[in-house]
Amino acid sequence: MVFFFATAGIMFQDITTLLLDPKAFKDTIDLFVERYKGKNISVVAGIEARGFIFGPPIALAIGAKFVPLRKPKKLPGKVISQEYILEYGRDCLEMHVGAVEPGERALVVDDLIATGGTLCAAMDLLERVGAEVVECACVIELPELKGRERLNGKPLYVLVEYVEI
Ligand SMILES: O=P(O)(O)OC[C@H]1O[C@H](OP(=O)(O)OP(=O)(O)O)[C@H](O)[C@@H]1O
Ligand SMILES: Nc1ncnc2[nH]cnc12
Repeated sequence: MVFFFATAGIMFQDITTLLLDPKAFKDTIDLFVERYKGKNISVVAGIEARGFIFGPPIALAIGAKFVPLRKPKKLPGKVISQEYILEYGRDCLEMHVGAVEPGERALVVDDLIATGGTLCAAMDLLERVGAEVVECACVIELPELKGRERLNGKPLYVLVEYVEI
């Protein structure tokens, strides 16, 4: 399911091979939908770029809106921003002001958690506007990078834990 290639000394875990197999892709989405349907989640926040692959089908299936958390200067409207550090540098996520209302229950979706910096930034954006983050969901976790420990106790659900052997 996972294909690897190196970029600047990092073994990159790539999910595009999963997308080539419609049954595996559908099974992946269905596992998330089973877990989150009926949980009163009104927002699925997907992280650019690969959270945009998994987030929208989950949102549609559970009857939630989809809110894209984008890299800087991509969203056309007024945004709030959150910078973060990841395995190979710094980055920033932005969210449209008004896309999420105070009190909404949100699920954060991405393809992978490594150091956890990206998910922390996503949760910060949602919590800054008064949303409750119910859980973070990823296809892959790299447990050796201990990202889960950075999530301040927020639940994280993953389908695959990848450990290098
Ligand atoms: O847990 P972390 O250490 O924060 O890393 C995880 C993030 O890294 C990857 O995206 P990347 O930042 O490479 O950006 P891209 O989706 O634009 O390729 C991945 O898709 C996650 O979003
Ligand atoms: N090793 C890795 N593979 C894929 N995405 C990542 N983001 C941070 N580290 C990564």
